[in-house]
Amino acid sequence: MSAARVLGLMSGTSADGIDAVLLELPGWPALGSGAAFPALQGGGPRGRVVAHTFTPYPPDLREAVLAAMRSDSHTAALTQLHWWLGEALLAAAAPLAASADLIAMHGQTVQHQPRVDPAVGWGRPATLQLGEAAVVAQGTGRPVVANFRAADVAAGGQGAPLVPYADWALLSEAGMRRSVHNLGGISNLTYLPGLDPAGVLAFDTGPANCLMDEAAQRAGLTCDEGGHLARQGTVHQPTLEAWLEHPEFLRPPPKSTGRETWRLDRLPAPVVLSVPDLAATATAFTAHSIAAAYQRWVLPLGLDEVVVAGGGARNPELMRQLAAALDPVPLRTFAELGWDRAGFSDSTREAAAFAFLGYARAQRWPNTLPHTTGARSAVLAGTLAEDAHA
Ligand SMILES: Nc1ncnc2c1ncn2[C@@H]1O[C@H](COP(=O)(O)OP(=O)(O)OP(=O)(O)O)[C@@H](O)[C@H]1O
Ligand SMILES: CC(=O)N[C@H]1[C@@H]2OC[C@@H](O2)[C@@H](O)[C@@H]1O[C@H](C)C(=O)O
Repeated sequence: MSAARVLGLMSGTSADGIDAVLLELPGWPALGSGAAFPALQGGGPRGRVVAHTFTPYPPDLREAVLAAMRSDSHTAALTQLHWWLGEALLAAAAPLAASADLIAMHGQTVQHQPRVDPAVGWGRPATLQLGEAAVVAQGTGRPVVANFRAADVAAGGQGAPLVPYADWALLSEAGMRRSVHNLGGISNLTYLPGLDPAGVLAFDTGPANCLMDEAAQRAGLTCDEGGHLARQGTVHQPTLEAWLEHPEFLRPPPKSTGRETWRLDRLPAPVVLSVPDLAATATAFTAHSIAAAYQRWVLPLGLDEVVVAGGGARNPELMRQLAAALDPVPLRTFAELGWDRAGFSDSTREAAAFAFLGYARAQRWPNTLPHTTGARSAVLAGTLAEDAHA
């Protein structure tokens, strides 16, 4: 029996487009075999990314997603967006779907409201990922797993982060205390203290690129490419200190957060800053808040290294500040660990993780770590959409 091949589709909070990866799982039980989750041994990656594409959202689709994130959409527009994203996901999946046994799609998060907060109108924990799975199932003829976060929220969890289950299954290593850190729109980490899933700690630390992106947008740019804007500016210390007082940082894990929380208009603004100074302050804030999360929650457990993924790993200024703030714990890239030889890179890791979550769901293995999401128990995350012939 050849190894399972799963197509993972990920569109993150930066809302820039869709990563599609084909994950091959040699050594894992065949799909539908009814086998139990096998005992893990050695180190990862326990899978191979054999193809990767990135399909940017066209500008009008991206603007519609950002409007939904800002709560600027009415229901007619949201309905259109749900099906429009389904078509975009199908277009991203189509070239690789014929080689896949199964498709796993995250969809596009437009709102993430992980806890009760009457001040912002959150009466209950809730989260919403858009993109109609039936469009992808009908268009490709492949079974599709989607809507991954709902079962965990219904079980009392935050529905996030979910990638840590896949990080543990694919990347954990016996005898190595490692953190896999994602710098996307939001910053999140998975602490893997060896092979024991009970020891995994995972949470969102706060903003990664989202505030830097907002600063860059004020200069007409999509992001602070290479950290150039931040290097031209000066950190405004009173603003930095005010931002670091945010109550979110003191909340203990399990915790998740979203772009709704990390917006410049929701942070104190003691003075009006120039764009370069704003970029410099946002970059320093990101690095300091991440380092503080490590100091509070991770370093006491013992940490050998941090491996960085996500678009922020391509911002040398952020990486320089982060390395300095985490010193003496070394900051490494996927390439430095040789993980790129299995196709794991900062741009494939999350789509590969959702491919594995979909594979585990299809195997009917509970595929969440409830101590990382706050749920009462592990759940079967993801619902299955199939076409009549699948
Ligand atoms: N060369 C670069 N220089 C600076 N920043 C970059 C560069 N390349 C990417 N980025 C940043 O990375 C962001 C995209 O990162 P990524 O694709 O990992 O986010 P995401 O997956 O959408 O978010 P999340 O993981 O929070 O869901 C961009 O918005 C940009 O800010
Ligand atoms: C609700 C949602 O989409 N959350 C994302 C987001 O992006 C990073 C962080 O916030 C994390 O909680 C999560 O993503 C990853 C993929 C996760 O669930 O593990």
